[in-house]
Amino acid sequence: MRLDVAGVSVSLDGRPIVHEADLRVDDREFVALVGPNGCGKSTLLRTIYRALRPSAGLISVDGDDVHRLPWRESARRTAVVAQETPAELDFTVWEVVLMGRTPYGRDAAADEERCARALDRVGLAGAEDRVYATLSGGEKQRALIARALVQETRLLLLDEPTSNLDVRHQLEILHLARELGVATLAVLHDLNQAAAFCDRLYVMSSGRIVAGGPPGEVLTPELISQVYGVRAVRRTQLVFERLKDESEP
Ligand SMILES: Nc1ncnc2c1ncn2[C@@H]1O[C@H](COP(=O)(O)OP(=O)(O)OP(=O)(O)O)[C@@H](O)[C@H]1O
Repeated sequence: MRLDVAGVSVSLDGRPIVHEADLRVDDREFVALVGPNGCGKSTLLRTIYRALRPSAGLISVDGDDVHRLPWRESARRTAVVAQETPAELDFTVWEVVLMGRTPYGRDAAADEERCARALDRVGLAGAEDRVYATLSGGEKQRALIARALVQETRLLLLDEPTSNLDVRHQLEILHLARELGVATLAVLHDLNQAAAFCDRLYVMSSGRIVAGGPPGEVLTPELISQVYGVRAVRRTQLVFERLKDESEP
């Protein structure tokens, strides 16, 4: 699996938002997309998952232009955990997860097993019959990841998967995403977290990708000050690590 974004520009209501973006995600890589509010991260991600069309450039998954693939085929290749959308609100957790099987033919028994396994994996076993709207922010995020899991794609797009989560749930979601072992492109806000979890990251500023590479090379104090307008100082600080569950190996 490989995602290639080449020279992609996007305009919204006639206003250019993303300018000639280039990025790639290789098989099994976890890549972060960071940058200040309003720089165009979500717009670029939405273009990759076909909610928007580029005004120029090409986005390909495994060499095929995603905007030319039949919808069903692109849904078999790419799963998305976007920020919460009202579409899911009236459904139970089970129904939301089952939506992940839409691109495939129905096989009730196998789908049931897949959904149960996915819910178990995200720690939501037993919550099947709950109404999605009544879940906490972290539980909703997990349900959406379970839906992405049953979609069985090799590319996962995450738009601020940790927003609104407390520090423990942030770590759990990021660990979970990493452990899936599928190619992942995640819009993240916390630079320390991005640095800790990703193999590579891209930095966006005013609609352009201004840097890309391993976090240790990219996140220099100079770049952070240029892009975010703050001084970055390396200090010893509290580092949060997930506590292992007794049941985990
Ligand atoms: N429908 C729209 N029409 C015109 N401009 C829009 C539209 N939607 C978003 N924008 C603008 O596009 C720019 C980029 O927005 P986008 O949501 O992609 O940024 P972002 O980097 O994801 O921001 P954040 O970190 O705040 O989520 C912003 O200036 C936003 O106001």
